[in-house]
Parts: sequence; C-alpha cells; structure tokens
Amino acid sequence: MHPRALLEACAELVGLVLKFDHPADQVVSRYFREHRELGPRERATLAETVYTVLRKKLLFDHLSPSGSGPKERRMAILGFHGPRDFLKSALGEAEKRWLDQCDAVKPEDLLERHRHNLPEWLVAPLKAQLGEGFWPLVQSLQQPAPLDLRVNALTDKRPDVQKELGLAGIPAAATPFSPWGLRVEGKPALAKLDAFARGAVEVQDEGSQLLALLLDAKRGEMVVDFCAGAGGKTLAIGATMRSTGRLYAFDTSAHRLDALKPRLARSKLSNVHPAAIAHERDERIKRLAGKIDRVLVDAPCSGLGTLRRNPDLKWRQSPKAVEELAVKQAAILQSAARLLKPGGRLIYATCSVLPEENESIAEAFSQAHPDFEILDIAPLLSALKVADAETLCAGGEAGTRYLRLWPHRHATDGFFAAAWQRK
Ligand SMILES: C[S@@+](CC[C@H](N)C(=O)[O-])C[C@H]1O[C@@H](n2cnc3c(N)ncnc32)[C@H](O)[C@@H]1O
Repeated sequence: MHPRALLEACAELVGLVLKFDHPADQVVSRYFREHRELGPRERATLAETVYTVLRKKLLFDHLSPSGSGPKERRMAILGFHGPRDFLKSALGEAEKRWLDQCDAVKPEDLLERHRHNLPEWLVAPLKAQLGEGFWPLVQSLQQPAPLDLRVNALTDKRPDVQKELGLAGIPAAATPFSPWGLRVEGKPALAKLDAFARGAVEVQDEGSQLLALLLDAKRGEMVVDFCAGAGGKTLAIGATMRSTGRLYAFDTSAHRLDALKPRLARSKLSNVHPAAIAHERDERIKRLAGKIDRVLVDAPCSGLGTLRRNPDLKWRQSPKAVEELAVKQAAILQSAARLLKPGGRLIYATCSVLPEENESIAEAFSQAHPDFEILDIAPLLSALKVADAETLCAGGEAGTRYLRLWPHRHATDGFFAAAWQRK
C-alpha cells in the first residue's frame, strides 16, 4: 500500500475510534472486516497507530492544534507506527516541518498531564496508592502488553509446549509466577498452530492465570465461576479439577458464554456446565445455595487494570460509572457467597486498579459477613508454589494481604483478588 493511502486509512480509523461510541477493539475489528484488502503489515500499522493515539491522547491534543489539515490526520501522523522516512514520504512540506517541531518538544517542557496522559480523576487514586511508582506505571501503560499463553495442564506440560513453539519459530519463556504460563515474543499468528488447534494453549494474561490458580479447585469438587464470560478462567479451573467434579460457568450474557463453546471443545474438558443466568439472584443460584466448594467472582469492573490492551477505557470510563459498578460488584459478591458450603473458598477478583472496586468491596463484605474468614493471599500462593508470593500482595485490614498485580511491577495487567473461607 502506498504510504499516502496507508496514512489516510490510519486517519480514517483514528476518527472512528475517537468517537468513543464503541470499544476501540470492536471498531478496529469491524474496520478490518470491511477492508479485506488490507494485509497483515498494514493492519498492524493501523492498529498500533490507533492505540498510540489513545495512549497519548492528551499529549497529541496539545500538539495537534499547531498543525494543519483534519484533526484525525494530525493525530494519526503523531501516533504513526512505522519508520519516520516512510511516514514523511506521505506528508506535505508543511506537515514535515510541523512533525519535526513536535519531535523536538522536550518532555521536561511539558505539563504533567501531557506526560501521564491520564484523566485527572484517575491520577489522584493512582498516586495515592503508588507514590513514586506512579511514573513507572505511566511508562508501562505506554507499552503494548506482552502475549501470554496458558498451557492446558490437563493435556500438556509447559516445557514440552515451550519446545514445540520454539521448533515452530516462536520463542517463548516460562512466566515467572504462573506455573502454566509462557510469554511469547512479538505477535505470532497462533490460530494456525497445532498447539492452539488441539487445545494445548490459550491466550491468557499471567495475572488471569493466577486468579484461577488461587481458587485451587480440586478433583471431584463442586465449583462455580460466577462471572465466567467467554470462560478464560473457567478453562484453567476445569484443568486444575482434572476434568472431574462439576464446574458451573454462569454469566448474564449468553452471547459471551457462546464464545466459551469452541474453546471448551478444544480444551478436552467434560466437567464444565455453562448456563446463562438472568441476574445474580437467579433461581438456579438459590437451588445451589450451600452446596458449592469453591466460587470465583470475576466481577464486571471498569477494566482500568487493562489500559495497556484497552487504552480507550481511560477515556470511556467515569467516576459515575465506577460508582454504579461498585454497587453491582457488592450485590454479585453477596449473592455468590450464598453458594458456599462451610469450609468453602470464595475469591473476589477484578481487573481494576481502583480501591473502590477492590479493597472497599472486600472490606464491606468482610464486615457484613462474620461467617466468612478473610484469608491472607501470600501463604495461599506460596502453598501453590508461586515464587515470591509476597511481592504480588498488598496489605489489607489487620495485616491480611490481598493480591495486587501491577503492569509496571509484575508485567501483568492490573488485578485484585481477595479470598475468604466460609466458617
Ligand atoms: C470480568 S468479566 C469476566 C471474564 C471471564 N471470567 C474470563 O476470564 O474471561 C465479567 C463478566 O461478568 C458478567 N456479569 C455482569 N453482571 C453479572 C451478574 N449479575 N451475574 C453474573 N455475571 C455477570 C459479564 O457479562 C462479564 O462477562
């Protein structure tokens, strides 16, 4: 594709994404479906350009007014993913001069907001939690997330799959914390791999793997994945149960559960029972009350721990949306807890970095439910042979630690988890 046409396409896609009427990944996928003529390299340029614009939106909003032409073109030029000389061959003389001026701006001459590129309402809670760690977090949010795979523990061993991927020209390293994880370099086409087709691997962030591990579901148990979605964690849990017992995958979205079906077929699991529920107080939940050994509540959340993958979320979320989510999260946790039998384990998890969706929900639940004993996450993870478990945790009430994963510290998405045992 000619550089000029590619830049035009980037500008068009940037314009569509910046409407913020749909999630960026959906807008990008739709654009690709409607433009079948685009090759893999062009798609990569388009996607990375759009994501860079989303990641650095405040900076680009600040730099773009000094340029000329449509705003989406100026934003696409600033975020263009590719060699500078390739980009410049698509630009007019005035645009080239403007780009040089923008490139010459020194970070130390910029306002703080143009360096962190975060909405103000997010800055205060992040600084309060991280202190000096705020800027390393900002740095990590400007990078794409690594590609992590989870090896299916039911069918395969991690070193074997690692070797197999290496032979297929895909170098992969064992993840430091999850016993099932492989971190792959670049973005190889996985769908064509035999390991993927036969269900030996699934794409899953190492942090998500740790949440499933934390549930520690055993052979023959009755287990509920309350907010199963497309079943990322369901599949990992089913494998720890060695495909025995009963694993219910509940979700209010039948559409999301549908996406679990092909993954389930590949996984070779036969213990998973997906079921769409109307809401968290559904009849089905009432019937199972007091009968379940382990419940995972992977709650609907703001997703603000996943900004490396979904940078549009920082512009699409709002304090009001977070407030509404917190009400929902508390209601789901309370209903899900009724499922547990005495001695059973409850895990509440989010991919948010905001205390309102995390510690606040966990602490309110603990206070209202004296029959649930909060568990310290660090020894649970150590018992599961996770290395350096303390470094993955942060203090909660009375010294009890929660799981607290951060992109800049653990190279995972931002995750939270609390664990309780029903007395
Ligand atoms: C964080 S996502 C789950 C991701 C999934 N566990 C995975 O690993 O791929 C949260 C899910 O909660 C579901 N959800 C929303 N409200 C719910 C409710 N009241 N009861 C059960 N699930 C709900 C959403 O449809 C969404 O799929």
